[in-house]
Amino acid sequence: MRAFDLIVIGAGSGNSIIDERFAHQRVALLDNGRRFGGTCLNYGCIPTKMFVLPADYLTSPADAARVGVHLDAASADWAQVRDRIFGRIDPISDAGRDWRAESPNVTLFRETGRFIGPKTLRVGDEEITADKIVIAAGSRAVIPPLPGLSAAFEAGLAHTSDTIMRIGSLPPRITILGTGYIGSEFAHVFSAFGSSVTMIGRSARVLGREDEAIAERYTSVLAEAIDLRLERDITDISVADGVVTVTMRRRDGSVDAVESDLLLVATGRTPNGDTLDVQASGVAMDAAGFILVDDQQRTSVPGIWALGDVSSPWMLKHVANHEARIVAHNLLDPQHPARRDDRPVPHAVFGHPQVASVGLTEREAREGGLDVVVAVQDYAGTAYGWAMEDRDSFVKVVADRRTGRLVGAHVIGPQASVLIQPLIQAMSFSLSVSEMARGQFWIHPALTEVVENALLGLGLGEGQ
Ligand SMILES: Cc1cc2nc3c(=O)[nH]c(=O)nc-3n(C[C@H](O)[C@H](O)[C@H](O)COP(=O)(O)OP(=O)(O)OC[C@H]3O[C@@H](n4cnc5c(N)ncnc54)[C@H](O)[C@@H]3O)c2cc1C
Ligand SMILES: NC(=O)c1ccc[n+]([C@@H]2O[C@H](COP(=O)([O-])OP(=O)(O)OC[C@H]3O[C@@H](n4cnc5c(N)ncnc54)[C@H](O)[C@@H]3O)[C@@H](O)[C@H]2O)c1
Repeated sequence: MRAFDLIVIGAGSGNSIIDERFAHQRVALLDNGRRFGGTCLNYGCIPTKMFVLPADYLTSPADAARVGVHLDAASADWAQVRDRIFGRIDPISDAGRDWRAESPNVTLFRETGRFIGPKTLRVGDEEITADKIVIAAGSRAVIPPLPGLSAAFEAGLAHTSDTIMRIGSLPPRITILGTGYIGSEFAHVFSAFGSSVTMIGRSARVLGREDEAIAERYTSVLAEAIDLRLERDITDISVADGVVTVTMRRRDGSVDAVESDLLLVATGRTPNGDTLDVQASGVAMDAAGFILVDDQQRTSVPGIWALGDVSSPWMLKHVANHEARIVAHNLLDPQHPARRDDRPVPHAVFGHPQVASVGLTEREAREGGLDVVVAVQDYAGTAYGWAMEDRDSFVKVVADRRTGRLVGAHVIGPQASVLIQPLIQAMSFSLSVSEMARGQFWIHPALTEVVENALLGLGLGEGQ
């Protein structure tokens, strides 16, 4: 049995904990990922957005045509773009691994750790122990038990987000299962690069957890770009001669099918606590498999903390990073613990168009019993929106009439992930709508005027 001061399981956000403040501690860092550095760097946020940017360029001729500019039909070579992306990311991952392996106080285990007792893990042939343990083991793609899906994986014709970005060539036809974040971002990437994309979903709208107005608009815009098959249950997946056929049933009982060259399974992610035999440590999990933590990121076992996707249903990198900072502080200074606060958690979906959101949807606010006031401002109603000849984009703000403060904000359209930031700031620092709208200059005629006008549209007191 090897003893350490600290064991960190997972080298995604967990890796960032071990900085110079831990130089005097003997640390074991466990990571079983094929590539070092976790999901965001290798399989998630970063490479996906590096594919989204070329996809945005590829769709720009259509935007330019609306304002009378005729760009040549855009094209991109999948293999070249892929190699550039991973030619940049893989060396960062390798350098991070090598640096860790050489850190004098850190022992790096590139293997799976499993609990065999309260503070003891088996890693390969070794048993290791420490008084302090951090579980930062992330999440994995869910593969639903659909008939024929495993055979499609075995034939190399089905992928998850872990492998789809490294495929050898662009599939002429791709079918995406799932209408959430991952499905939406890859629908944009593959259709922009030139694949014929079919997306299959059970519900009536794509991005169904967004505010209804946003999900509805996103669905109608996406339906112009791809073959969207909603309100379908998949009944069978079959493979023959390199072609994968998905058969599905509509709500009225009728059946349809689609053939393609590749399947992308984007049907959600599940936390990895179960694969760690977390039960042997006594750490409690909820019914969905998330490790339960308090606002100091402490699990039910003293001395064991958890952070990121393994314990947070948000499953977002900015949340995991925030939690990692809290855990690092609490490991070093438990007498003065840092706590997670209740700041609103934003997210953005980098599809086409972009979507960004923070706080409550209109429905959630009304169902929560708030006296709600809502404003919707089309980009097309502002000077920059005229310049863009925009048709589809808008900002929707939801405020509590009693407090005069925002409770939610939702944006669909170009730069949504950027435009939302002042609204996140207003909510995080409890700025009132009127202070926010009239307490600062908004640059004219910048696109941010769409945010200003949305706030003014709430009619909660304008000032000068
Ligand atoms: C395709 C995709 C796109 C995404 N895009 C965004 C985005 O744009 N913005 C955003 O905010 N979020 C995005 N996310 C989510 C984001 O990637 C995650 O929220 C974040 O990476 C979680 O970090 P983590 O540290 O909790 O887990 P991870 O980074 O997954 O790290 C966990 C590590 O633990 C290792 N591990 C697991 N079990 C064991 C074990 N038993 N022993 C040893 N090691 C183990 C794993 O191999 C992994 O390396 C995306 C996710 C995906 C899949
Ligand atoms: N831009 C971002 O921040 C970003 C991007 C990608 C991923 N992520 C993170 O990764 C997580 C996972 O993304 P995701 O898109 O896989 O999940 P998701 O939860 O957003 O969407 C899953 C989709 O799969 C469908 N689905 C689930 N089970 C199914 C089944 N058996 N058959 C058919 N459809 C089924 C759901 O109805 C839903 O449409 C996200 O929740 C998010 O936290 C974030």
